[in-house]
Amino acid sequence: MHKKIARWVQDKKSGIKRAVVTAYDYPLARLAAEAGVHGILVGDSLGMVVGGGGDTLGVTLEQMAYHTGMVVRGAGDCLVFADLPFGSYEKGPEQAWATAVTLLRAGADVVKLEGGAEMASTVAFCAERGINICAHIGLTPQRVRQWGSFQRQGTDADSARRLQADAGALADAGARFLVLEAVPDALAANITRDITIPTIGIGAGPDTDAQVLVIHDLLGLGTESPPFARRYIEGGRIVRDALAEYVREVGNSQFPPRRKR
Ligand SMILES: Nc1nc(=O)c2c([nH]1)NC[C@@H]1CN(c3ccc(C(=O)N[C@@H](CCC(=O)O)C(=O)O)cc3)CN21
Ligand SMILES: CC(C)C(=O)C(=O)O
Ligand SMILES: [Mg+2]
Repeated sequence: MHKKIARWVQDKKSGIKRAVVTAYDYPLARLAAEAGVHGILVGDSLGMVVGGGGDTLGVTLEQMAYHTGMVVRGAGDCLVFADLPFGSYEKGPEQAWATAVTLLRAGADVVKLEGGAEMASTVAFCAERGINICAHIGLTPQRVRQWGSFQRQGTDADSARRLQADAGALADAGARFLVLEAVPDALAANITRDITIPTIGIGAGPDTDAQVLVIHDLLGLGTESPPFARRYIEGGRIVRDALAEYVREVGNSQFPPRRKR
């Protein structure tokens, strides 16, 4: 096993929490690595927080590969996860494998795909052929057209049981990690206890092995953030104030300074 992944498993056993952020380019990946973040996810949330789209469905494999390359160059010792985008893997194991290869060639350590037990054969196919897979269940944004909006999952007993079974099937198939998105805290805690692979939660409470946040939410750069996100700085205000000051200084000739020669 990859030394970095073995460390994640060891930390799960010891109860040491790990922090993941999304990033989509070199400068923010570098800052995350310098700050001691453990993992960076090149998420298909790219299409929303960078691209301004209303969902993630428009993101292409070429875009994911391009941004994965940028992130990898800044990621230092972070484990780099990259999302398989909508439409690039769902047909079956061979399509998923070819897509995963593209992102591994771009430098990703792990590729992430959305879906439950129905993806287990795809996970097994890729895992048996040398690809580290992170599965992703709960609120899987690539299925938003079936739901009509981003809705929490696993909130009734039936769907909670289904998610618990999905988690087991994906772990048994050889997934190395499991993202749990927007599910009840208790469900995420139960799944985290039941499986040996590290869980990475977002909107899933404090009891997953790791947390992931979209970096634009964390930095206060997002326009719309989910209810569970925490803004650690008001980045939008800081950036807007700086830009407004620049406009002012150009307007009154304070910038640039006059040079002698
Ligand atoms: N900026 C950003 N941050 C994210 O974390 C993120 C995205 N974008 N885009 C893709 C998905 C969508 N995400 C979401 C969005 C909303 C909820 C949510 O909990 N919504 C409310 C209202 C939705 C409803 O009507 O059910 C909820 O209480 O369920 C959860 C995750 C997480 N992801
Ligand atoms: C929110 C995380 C889990 C994600 O899939 C993304 O950023 O695309
Ligand atoms: Mg995603």
